[in-house]
Amino acid sequence: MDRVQIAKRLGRPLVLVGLMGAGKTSIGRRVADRLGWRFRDSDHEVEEAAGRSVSEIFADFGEAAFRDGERRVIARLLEEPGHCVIALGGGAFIHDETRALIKDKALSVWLKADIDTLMERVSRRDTRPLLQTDDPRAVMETLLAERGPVYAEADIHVTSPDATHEGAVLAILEAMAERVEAQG
Ligand SMILES: Nc1ncnc2c1ncn2[C@@H]1O[C@H](COP(=O)(O)OP(=O)(O)OP(=O)(O)O)[C@@H](O)[C@H]1O
Ligand SMILES: O=C(O)C1=C[C@@H](O)[C@@H](O)[C@H](O)C1
Ligand SMILES: [Mg+2]
Repeated sequence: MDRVQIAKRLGRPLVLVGLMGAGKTSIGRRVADRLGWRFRDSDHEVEEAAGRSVSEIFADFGEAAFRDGERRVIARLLEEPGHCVIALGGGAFIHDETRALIKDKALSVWLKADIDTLMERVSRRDTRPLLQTDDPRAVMETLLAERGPVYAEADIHVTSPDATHEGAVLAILEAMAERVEAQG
């Protein structure tokens, strides 16, 4: 049986965590395609529920309101029946309740990349309200220092290389297959 067929027997949702630009959305979608699983993105689901973009939610209601919506949306996504890959917003795994829920119900993957790579990726779009400052790099460095130890609680750590999404996709599928084999 090939590695994808084995990975599909995981029996839990796969949840991607990590900083802005790590590739949670783009790699998560590709992993879901490969598995034939549903893909959900928590930022997108919060936007759908609010009828506003993430930037508008931050501007109109503040970050705390966004975090509250994010927590509720992720709890709902984890309850959806059927196989699923869920890409989280960059801050979602930092919430204690959300992280506890993910540890209980899902397999979590920390997508890692170095700061230069992240900055190059996030500079392509201005849709991330936390980075609308004079020094977005300093913000990212602070977030990495603060959040790194928490992201490290994820079950699997995968480096998301600069050149291609494919390396990260294959690394995730392989780690899933190894989990299934370890479960016996
Ligand atoms: N491994 C990779 N190789 C090349 N490009 C990548 C890789 N990972 C992500 N990218 C690109 O970087 C940009 C940001 O990626 P993406 O939106 O998936 O990140 P994210 O982790 O979902 O960020 P956010 O937390 O802000 O939602 C996209 O243009 C994506 O195509
Ligand atoms: O890292 C963060 O805190 C964020 C990341 C994005 O995915 C969005 O969820 C929002 O811009 C906040
Ligand atoms: Mg995303």
